[in-house]
Amino acid sequence: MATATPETSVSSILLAATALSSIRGERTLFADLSMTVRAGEVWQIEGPNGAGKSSLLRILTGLLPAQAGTVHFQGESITQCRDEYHQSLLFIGHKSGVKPELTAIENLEFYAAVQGQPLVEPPYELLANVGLVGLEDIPAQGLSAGQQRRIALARLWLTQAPLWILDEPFTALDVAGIALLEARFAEHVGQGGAIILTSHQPVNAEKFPLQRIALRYQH
Ligand SMILES: Nc1ncnc2c1ncn2[C@@H]1O[C@H](COP(=O)(O)OP(=O)(O)OP(=O)(O)O)[C@@H](O)[C@H]1O
Repeated sequence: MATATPETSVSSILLAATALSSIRGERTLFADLSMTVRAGEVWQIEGPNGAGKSSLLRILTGLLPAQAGTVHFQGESITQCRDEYHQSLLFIGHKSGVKPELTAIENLEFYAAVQGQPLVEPPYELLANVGLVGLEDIPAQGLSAGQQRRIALARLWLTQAPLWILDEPFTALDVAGIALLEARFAEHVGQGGAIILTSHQPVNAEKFPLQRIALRYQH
């Protein structure tokens, strides 16, 4: 139903989804959906509430099976290279994944431990990247929704993964937070990474190439 492939890019293909279909309950969310994501690109999945954006992201991560179609990472089926794929992927879902009882610093240490990588940058500097100076040692449950989102997004400064899949990363962020994130996106794709995201807000495409796929709500 939605197919979009850039015609002229010669960059390497990171992710290729082919003829994906998803049915949840009685409803077909999408059918015959294909997309080819190359290094240096940002893809925005658009559509109204319930159209299937999060479902599509979860299929692309391998967390949700599709009814039909395939997803390949660097030429290999993600079902065949699951571990390698997940090491090359940063997925931040709709819920921020922030542990409420841990401080911002402890949350970062937790992320680093889960990724199996020590914190290379001092955690206070990482949190300064996301504007959390002075809030580093407060349990996350004492912070605002936007501040908690910033803790989750600090992972974008921690990770070495080339492919980022981000569900509504701009949610709860203020204008400065959005600008910060867009600058980080530009840096990542400028270094050969790629990003697939959902957003109900328009994404500022001045700093990076932006591809769009629109899902329609199907009854
Ligand atoms: N865990 C689930 N089990 C069964 N059906 C689900 C589940 N999650 C979502 N769905 C169904 O899939 C549809 C699409 O949900 P999805 O979260 O992918 O939409 P979305 O486009 O991301 O919506 P939003 O903009 O509100 O985040 C929903 O309307 C719902 O019917």
